Amino acid sequence: MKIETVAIVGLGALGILYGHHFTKAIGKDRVRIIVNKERMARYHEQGISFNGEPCDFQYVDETDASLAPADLVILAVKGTQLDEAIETARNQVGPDTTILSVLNGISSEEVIGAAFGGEKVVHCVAQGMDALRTGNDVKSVHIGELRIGLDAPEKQARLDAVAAFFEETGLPHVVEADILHRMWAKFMLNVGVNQVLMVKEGTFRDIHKEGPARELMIAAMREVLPIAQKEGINLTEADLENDLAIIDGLTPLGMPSMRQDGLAKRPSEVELFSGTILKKAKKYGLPAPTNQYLYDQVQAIEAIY
Ligand SMILES: NC(=O)C1=CN([C@@H]2O[C@H](COP(=O)(O)OP(=O)(O)OC[C@H]3O[C@@H](n4cnc5c(N)ncnc54)[C@H](OP(=O)(O)O)[C@@H]3O)[C@@H](O)[C@H]2O)C=CC1
Ligand SMILES: CC(C)(CO)C(=O)C(=O)O
Repeated sequence: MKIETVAIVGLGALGILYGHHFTKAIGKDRVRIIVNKERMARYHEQGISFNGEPCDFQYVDETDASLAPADLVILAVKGTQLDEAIETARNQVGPDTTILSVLNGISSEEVIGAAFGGEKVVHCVAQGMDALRTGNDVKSVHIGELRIGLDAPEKQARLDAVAAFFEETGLPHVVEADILHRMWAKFMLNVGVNQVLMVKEGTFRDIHKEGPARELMIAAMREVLPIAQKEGINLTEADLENDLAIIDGLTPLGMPSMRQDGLAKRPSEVELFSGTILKKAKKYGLPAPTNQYLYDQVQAIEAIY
């Protein structure tokens, strides 16, 4: 199950970061960027760069069925683009292909599993990076790390193969003993940071200092805890404190992906965050007024794009 070829769908902040990293590590023949014809033409014409360095990518047309499936597919699109990205990936996925999703939130693995088979999906969380995308250039000082792990023991060989590929390519990663707990902890962080900074139109500095924005963020995060417990995930105040320590380490003038969407007037991932919280809160009869407020605020912002 050795991973020789990787295919990436989604050439944004994270896709460029990983595509560039892998291409430099193992050469472009083993790294495919899967695109439609319009994107291929646009990327060739405009060029893509990482920290100002031009990227030399191998683009593969999504309709090209002549290549053998990739050993590893990485989905790196926004939540709003996942259904389309699954179709883009289709020719790259065979029975032995392993799939990773670097999407935020707790739902993309299930959606991908429904499309391709849950046995192919190794759970993954992207964290610690400070990728800032402006057009086709991504600036990043910290590459962060991919946290990977198993939701079912029978996928061990796939997990081992992904970890070995990351070793080969020098990509920082951690194999988690409890990946679902890790995903919920990151989800809680995004529910607070991403939504509040989109609504408050700020940078990480604005949630570092004590005040209404930080309080709003913590209130939104705290609403995740009882929902996680209902879902069988033992997320506690200690996890919230741990998230706050991570948040306090984020580069003050950086901003989350959702705020970058707001600035670029792109549809945000609000459904992955408060959208998910509100559905689950309703299911369990739990209150979530702060997430309702943030959801409404984001809807109002997006209504006037
Ligand atoms: N940015 C960050 O620092 C972090 C982001 N994340 C999460 O990672 C995920 C990706 O985020 P990010 O990289 O910021 O997203 P971006 O919006 O920067 O990039 C998404 C890219 O996917 C491309 N795309 C969309 N649909 C397709 C398709 N069908 N085929 C090929 N390409 C496609 C888009 O292309 P085009 O522009 O041409 O439409 C766009 O360039 C999100 O869920 C985000 O929350 C997680 C941790 C950190
Ligand atoms: C952790 C954080 C807030 C920054 O990397 C993120 O996940 C995002 O921007 O979506």
